[in-house]
Amino acid sequence: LLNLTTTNNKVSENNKLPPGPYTIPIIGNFLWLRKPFSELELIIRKLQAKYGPIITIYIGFRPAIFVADRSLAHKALVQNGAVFADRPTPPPTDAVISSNQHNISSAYYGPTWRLFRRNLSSEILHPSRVKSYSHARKWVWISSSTALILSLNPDAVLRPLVEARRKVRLERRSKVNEDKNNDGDDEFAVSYVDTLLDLELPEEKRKLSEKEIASLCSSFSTRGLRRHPPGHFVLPHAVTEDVVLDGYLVPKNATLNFMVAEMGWDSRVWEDPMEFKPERFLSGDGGVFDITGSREIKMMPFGAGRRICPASGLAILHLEYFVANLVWNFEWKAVDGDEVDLSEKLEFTMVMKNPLKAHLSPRL
Ligand code: HEM
Repeated sequence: LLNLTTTNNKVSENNKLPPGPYTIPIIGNFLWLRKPFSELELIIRKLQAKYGPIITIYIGFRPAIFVADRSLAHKALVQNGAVFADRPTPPPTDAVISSNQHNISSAYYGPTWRLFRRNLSSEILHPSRVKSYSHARKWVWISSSTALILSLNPDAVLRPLVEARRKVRLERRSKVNEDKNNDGDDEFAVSYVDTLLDLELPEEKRKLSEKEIASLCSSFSTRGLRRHPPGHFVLPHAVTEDVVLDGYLVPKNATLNFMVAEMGWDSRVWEDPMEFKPERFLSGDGGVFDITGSREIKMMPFGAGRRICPASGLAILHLEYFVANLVWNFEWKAVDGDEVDLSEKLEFTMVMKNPLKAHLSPRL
């Protein structure tokens, strides 16, 4: 056994699983399996208030250990990364979803995982590749902003654009001496989406360059990921061998998870952790906040250590790109008497429980 918390490498027989409610595993199974995941999080929080930042409950037939403490997470995932980088064997019913553990996210920590990971990081998510997807980002932005405009006031906003488009097409037609009798009525059938996509607007009016957004919006998206991480847990981890963490036994057959949201809401790190203060992410030396937690975990929306999300760079770029474009292209005004409610609910990821209502007007 490895002892990760004391200088003594020998683990005594006294090392027990982290504390938790007394459960007979079989009964425990039935109770937990009936809980939705969001409810499970509340229960774990209550248990951690009672037992401390590392607890055990039984989900299925295995002990499930949950860690809410940032330094324990750093000790495990970063300082002892190789031991804590394994994944548990999924239940047989999940074999299809996990491709029998032949995919990057569920593969055991070993050569197969390493191959997948190297391939994804160097071939698909390499910064040079990410740059080359710029046309796709542009396309998605234009289509989604069009959808937004359509949901606003299609006639007032788009009728003039349709007219303008019609004029352009008619001019082109007359230039190439096409059928002069066609007065262009069919042009009104052109969809609004086509119209906006086709309009030859000056580039700078449509979007910000990728370079500009980096300096403009990074603090907004980092703040969002800290206060509202899309996932409140990482994917389940396992250890490659029995180890001791914080004096407690973490056995090889346990699943281990980390309370992502809790880590980012720690008032010992963040003053007024639930407040909106984007300036706190602009680090003193003018650099960017280290979201990977390699030196110290202050938040971990992408996890930390060897299994950290390999797409964190791409994800942040996209977040910043869309936030910046939304602000650049639309004027946002609060709806009178409607408070913005930041409560969350769990769908595939965390989403707003009560969707944002705002008055938008295109800046075009
Ligand atoms: C804001 C967006 C995203 C967030 C917050 C996020 C977060 C996470 C988290 C928390 C993990 C689990 C880390 C762990 O188990 O310790 C993870 C793993 C992973 N993510 Fe993401 N992710 C995002 C976007 C993406 C995207 C866009 C991709 C694909 C292009 C991606 C691919 C993966 C993969 C393949 C893994 C498994 C890595 C492994 O097991 O080695 N993620 N992500």
